Amino acid sequence: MKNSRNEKRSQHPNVETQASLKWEKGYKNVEVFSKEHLAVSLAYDVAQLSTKFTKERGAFTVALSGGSLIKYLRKLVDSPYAETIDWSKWHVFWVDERVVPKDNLESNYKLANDGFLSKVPIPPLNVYSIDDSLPPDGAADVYETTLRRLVTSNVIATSTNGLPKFDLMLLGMGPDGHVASLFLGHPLLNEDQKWISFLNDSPKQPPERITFTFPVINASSNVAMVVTREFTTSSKDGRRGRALEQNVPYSSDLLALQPSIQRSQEQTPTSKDLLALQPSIQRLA
Ligand SMILES: O=C1O[C@H](COP(=O)(O)O)[C@@H](O)[C@H](O)[C@H]1O
Repeated sequence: MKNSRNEKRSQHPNVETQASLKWEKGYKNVEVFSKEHLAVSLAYDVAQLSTKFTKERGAFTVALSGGSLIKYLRKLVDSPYAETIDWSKWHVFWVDERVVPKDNLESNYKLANDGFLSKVPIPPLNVYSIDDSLPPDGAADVYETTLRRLVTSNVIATSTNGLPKFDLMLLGMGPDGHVASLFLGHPLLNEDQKWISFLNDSPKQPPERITFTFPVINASSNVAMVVTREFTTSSKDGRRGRALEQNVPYSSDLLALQPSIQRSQEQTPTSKDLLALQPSIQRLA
């Protein structure tokens, strides 16, 4: 699947083969792109998965991050994808959300809505934003209840161990290595019971958030980590600074990590794999 996908990609006029260099060197899960090619390639992969799951399941469940990811979805709202994707089958979730009103500039919903969702015809009922009238613990509980309902009705698939199995998760990575709202050194990294948890002490503002837990992230069919930044040691935040010291910083143009977009069921990554991604970026730099 990996090879045929690359062949198809290389036929795309805008996609260079720069990425395959790293694959040949053995970094199977990491592809490196220029900024333009990242958006092109991401749109291609997402559209492929949308077609596959829509055909197989009659639905395509996508969990979005906030942050810089959203601008790299920009090619999806253009031709040909705007017309060819069956948007009516999309169901959109958030891997993490800041507990702020939906019209607040810090809201991941607002970011995605302004930059992506408002430009494609996804049915509003298929967009599962948090209840922003609730405090973090209540918002997390209600979101988990929603997921359980959608698993029962088979809108979201189920993994063999009963976890929700999203068709695609699009993850970013913050400068301190956090994914979703799972921060290095935070006790939530060990949460293995809840599907959705909350925190009131996010090292990154705003402090109140809800987040998918690692078991749910790791249960998904496909995970694309879209990492587009430099990581630095300069931080006034003690915890973040310590985490960064342990993960020696690197500098790189732009990286797209796709740890499992081509993986098979047998190669399901674990939480450790996800956390191990940051050092693997360093090796590439
Ligand atoms: O706070 C958050 O940050 C991360 C990373 O964002 P980025 O701007 O550094 O790419 C994001 O993935 C997460 O969803 C968001 O809540």
